[in-house]
Amino acid sequence: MAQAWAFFLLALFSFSSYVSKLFVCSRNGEGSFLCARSPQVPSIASERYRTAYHFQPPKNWMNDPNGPMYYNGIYHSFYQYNPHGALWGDIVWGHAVSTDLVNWIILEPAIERDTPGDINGCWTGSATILPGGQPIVIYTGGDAENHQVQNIMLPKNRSDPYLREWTKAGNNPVLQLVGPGFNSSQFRDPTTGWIGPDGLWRIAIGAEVNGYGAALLYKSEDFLNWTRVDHPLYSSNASGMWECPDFFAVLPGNNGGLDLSTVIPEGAKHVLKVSLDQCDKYMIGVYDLKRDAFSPDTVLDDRRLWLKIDYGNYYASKSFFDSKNSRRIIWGWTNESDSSSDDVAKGWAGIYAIPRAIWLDSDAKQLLQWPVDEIESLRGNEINHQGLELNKGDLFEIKGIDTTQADVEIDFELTSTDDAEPFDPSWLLDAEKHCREAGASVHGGVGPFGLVILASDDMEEHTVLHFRVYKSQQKYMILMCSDLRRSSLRPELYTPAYGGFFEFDLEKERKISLRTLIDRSAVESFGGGGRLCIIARVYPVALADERRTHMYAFNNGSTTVKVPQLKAWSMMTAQVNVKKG
Ligand SMILES: OC[C@H]1O[C@@](CO)(OC[C@@]2(OC[C@@]3(O[C@H]4O[C@H](CO)[C@@H](O)[C@H](O)[C@H]4O)O[C@H](CO)[C@@H](O)[C@@H]3O)O[C@H](CO)[C@@H](O)[C@@H]2O)[C@@H](O)[C@@H]1O
Repeated sequence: MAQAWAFFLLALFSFSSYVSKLFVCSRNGEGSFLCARSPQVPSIASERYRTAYHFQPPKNWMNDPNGPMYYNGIYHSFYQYNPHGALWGDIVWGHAVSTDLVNWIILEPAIERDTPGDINGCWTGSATILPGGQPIVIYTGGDAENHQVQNIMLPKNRSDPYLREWTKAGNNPVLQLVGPGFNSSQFRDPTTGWIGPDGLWRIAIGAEVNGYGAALLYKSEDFLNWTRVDHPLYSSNASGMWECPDFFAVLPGNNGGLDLSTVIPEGAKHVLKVSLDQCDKYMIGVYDLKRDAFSPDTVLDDRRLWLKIDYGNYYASKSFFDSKNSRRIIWGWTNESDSSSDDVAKGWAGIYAIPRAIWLDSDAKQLLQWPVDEIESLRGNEINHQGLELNKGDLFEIKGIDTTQADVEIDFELTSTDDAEPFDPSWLLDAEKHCREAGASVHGGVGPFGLVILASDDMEEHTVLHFRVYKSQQKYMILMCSDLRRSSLRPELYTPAYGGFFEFDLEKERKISLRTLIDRSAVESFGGGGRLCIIARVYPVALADERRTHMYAFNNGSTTVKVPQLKAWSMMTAQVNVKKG
């Protein structure tokens, strides 16, 4: 049963972030801190930080996912890749293929920087499958004058199952940006194409127009010759440059995906996702076919209120329609949270989040996401607990699995919401601040409760995923945090307390679920059945030292929380990250 280790835990939790990570601290009997300089930490260049089932190339730098597609029985993942080192630069399109989205074969890069239109870099782009099954890719090139232009590439041999070789179109670059108000160094990342009722192809391209973010709209008959439409698909004066736009259709409450180029059913909504402010934000709205423009259902002038695909370290995501399983899958990039010199020492940087199925909730208010089912093929020795009860201050150790490579699913059931504190809408402007102020050591009415992971024997290092429940007029608002502030004793890491809020109908569903995929230096969590996702990077010294790490379920709120079901699995290593050369 749950053990009341609360005093021990809380003394460690209550270290505030001002205490340098170079110091190890403990509390004496009177409650004062005693700190001493921490012992030397081992080099970050440890194989133990390489992920076991989150995709990463064998070595070097990787950023945005590019042109994901399912073609002739094979999933293709292209990625922004530096073949020469672990920092951004010399970007080409890395290429990997898979039949299950879990195990990957790394191929030679699909495109290299060898034409005037991409000599400075083969940057982000998207794949479209034309009628008749012709795959075609449009991507941004950095040209010799440092303008951003758009280029086309096609597979050399469609009967090669892996589409290993690609050829560039003779009329590249197919698009350049000139004109008043435009900035040719802020014009990139074309979307997948879609056909309108007039039979013409459309794409959107990220841009900054007169200093504001825009998704410019282009039309073409043949996907090779493009004309700019005189208005953007959408633009907003709430932000600057939009990178990596993604545009797709979704049906409320239906987790089957839609192909944007087929007839979109009545009642469908459209989603415009853009990358800015180090995160991926989206709007749900309507794509008006007559005006050929997107209108968000709600226009929010303050971009801090825009919904995020993920509230952690996640950027440049791109989705595609998976015709094999009729679902939409989204891929996103997760950067390292260490320093550039750490990346050089490691010889690698960048991973992808687990590909996620993505769909719209039934009231069309927000997207839901869930790791693709295929990832469950890596689950090994299952442990299962039922009927746990966590009172205030309780910690329950989850044993019997590999705590550094695991998949954990917990349902938290509230025994009462009487003590839920009132919600203040201004918190929505900065949920991370709220996570810092209302950390796991701060008692609440309902919560914090959640999971402590990657905890060293003495708790000097630990990462906390937790919820808090607030009452807001007719509904409840749940705060979900992924608090990395004590995740490592290593210096010079970025260790924020990530967080976000989501609405929850606690009268209908009394359980709040938490699923967490732990993969050495990656921690990817899904709260409330995929309403809120947070991926983060952590580098505990204990992991590099090959010491044991612990995992606990806990509650630090006055309301007792039941855990009707807790399941966890060790995760096997996918065939993806074999280091070569
Ligand atoms: O790879 C190009 C594609 O990547 C995107 C979005 O990720 O644009 C990135 C961009 O800048 C690259 C650059 O710095 C910044 O981006 C890095 C990766 O996204 C971050 O890790 C870094 O912190 C940012 O500063 O990387 C260099 C070193 O950090 C720096 O010189 C670059 O500015 O690439 C574009 C070309 O340089 C630039 O306009 C973007 O900001 C996507 O939009 C591109 O297609």
